[in-house]
Amino acid sequence: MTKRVLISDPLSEDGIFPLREAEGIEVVKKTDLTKEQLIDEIKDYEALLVRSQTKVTREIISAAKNLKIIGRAGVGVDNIDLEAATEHGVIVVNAPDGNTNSAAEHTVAMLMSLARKIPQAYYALKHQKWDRKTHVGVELKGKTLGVIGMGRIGREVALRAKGQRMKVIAYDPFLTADKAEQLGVSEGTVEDVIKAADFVTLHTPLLKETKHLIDKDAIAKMKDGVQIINCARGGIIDEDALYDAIVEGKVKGAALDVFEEEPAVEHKLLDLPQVIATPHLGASTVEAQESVAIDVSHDVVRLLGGDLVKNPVNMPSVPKDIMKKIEPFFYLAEKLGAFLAELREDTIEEINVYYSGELHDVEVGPLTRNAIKGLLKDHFGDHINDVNAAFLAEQQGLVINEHITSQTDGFVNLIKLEAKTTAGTKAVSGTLLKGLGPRIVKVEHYNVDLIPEGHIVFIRHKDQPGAIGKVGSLLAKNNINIATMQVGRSDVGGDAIMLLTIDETATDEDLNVLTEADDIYDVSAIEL
Ligand SMILES: NC(=O)c1ccc[n+]([C@@H]2O[C@H](COP(=O)([O-])OP(=O)(O)OC[C@H]3O[C@@H](n4cnc5c(N)ncnc54)[C@H](O)[C@@H]3O)[C@@H](O)[C@H]2O)c1
Ligand SMILES: O=C(O)CC[C@@H](O)C(=O)O
Repeated sequence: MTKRVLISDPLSEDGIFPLREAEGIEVVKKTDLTKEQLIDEIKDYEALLVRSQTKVTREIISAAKNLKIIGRAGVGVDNIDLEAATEHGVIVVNAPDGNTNSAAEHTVAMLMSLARKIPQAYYALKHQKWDRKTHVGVELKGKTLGVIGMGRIGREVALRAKGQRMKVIAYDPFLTADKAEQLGVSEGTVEDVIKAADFVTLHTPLLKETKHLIDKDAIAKMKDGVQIINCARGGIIDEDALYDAIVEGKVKGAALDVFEEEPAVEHKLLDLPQVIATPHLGASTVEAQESVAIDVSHDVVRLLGGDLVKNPVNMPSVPKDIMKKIEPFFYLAEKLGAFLAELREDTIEEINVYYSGELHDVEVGPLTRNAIKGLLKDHFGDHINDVNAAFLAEQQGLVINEHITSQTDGFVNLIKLEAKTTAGTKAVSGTLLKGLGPRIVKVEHYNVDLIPEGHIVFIRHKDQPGAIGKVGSLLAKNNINIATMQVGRSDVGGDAIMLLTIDETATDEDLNVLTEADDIYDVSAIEL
């Protein structure tokens, strides 16, 4: 069936060729939809591609019944409600590298324009004013640039500033002294940076911690005559505080590419001659737009084709080599979850997942998510997927613990899934046999060897002669054919289990016939 992709912001046509070329994908571009129109439109699409204009709100995500993926052609995902996307099982991907160079070059262009007042001089001259006095600038050489946020763009800006023979001091929670030395910059706290800088440039995401990072107090600590550049996100600077500081003369100038509210056409900061500005153009180059559109398009094609995405934002990404190692276990983990869901007798409070053997040194998060998906599938149906499994489990109050153990029970790899309920603990273990596929090898304390698929009947009974024959003949009464049978017991003559696979789904009525026998305690049907 054709899958539909809606592009709701202007994206490079050259960059979306992976979508245009993909089989079974239809691309629709509608870049002037109102919020209400988008809410109405989105229900027919599997994918939505945006830049920064479209605000992908909870309301839009809730209306998007078929949506699987939101692609952000750029870095910042602050225009997408990530929590709502995760809850609805919609994966969000971005294009983290494609516009780094353009954004860094734009920042440097802003820095140089600010230092030499080029936009103001240009504006005056365009208005027939040959004014050489007002537009005297300062050199960058020998000045200190303070960089807050030394990620992809911050680092590129720092390197370029060194090319202008500036000194660079930077802060980033992940910037170590060694790394700073390698990059040829000094490092310090936010306070050290803003106190030392002649120019401060911001390159963090907009987060709770960075909202109004540059406020009245921070500005008060800066040098008199400091100049500030923001090509990251509007909310990082408290715009009222910046306005006051410029009017008071504390801040000599500011270069802004981004604003708290965009579009920002009637903004008081734009009335100040000390402020130069661009309308969020950091990533607006032919190269960057093509590159980010290619990156997100590839991820959309991957996801809609059932493959793993490269740049997920709302779930951890796993390196390719590790993914190759763990992917074959996804099916087993999900089936163990589904089996355990049938085994439990009460509400699950805690899940413990034990990994051992070959799985002792890999990233097991994706396996746990698959196990939870299987476990909660009955409850949530198709709504549960890899993206929202952990979230939905948490919402149900489930505590999930992962353990890496050395207990392999003699298998090369082993996953044991254990559910703690008020009625006790139940567990099921499985392995992946080379060349043979997945097997359930233990149910509670009984050793078994079961291919985890198809229609299964789980029977608890007393171990005694004739039990197997009795089950066979009772089921035959309802025309139920047994394909395979597994038995397990604790002691001779004690409690035992039977795991039958049958050719077709059996109803409760069909199986009730088994409970006629005194020595059969419990029967349940498990669909895997
Ligand atoms: N103007 C534009 O058109 C444009 C274009 C691209 C990116 N951006 C924006 O630029 C910013 C940086 O993008 P990037 O690609 O370099 O992202 P990045 O993730 O590579 O780097 C962000 C850095 O900020 C650091 N950081 C997080 N919290 C911090 C804090 N409290 N203090 C200091 N540092 C902190 C992180 O550790 C990280 O190193 C983002 O806000 C992005 O949305 C804007
Ligand atoms: O889409 C754009 O042009 C802006 C992109 C930029 O803000 C980003 O965060 O990548």
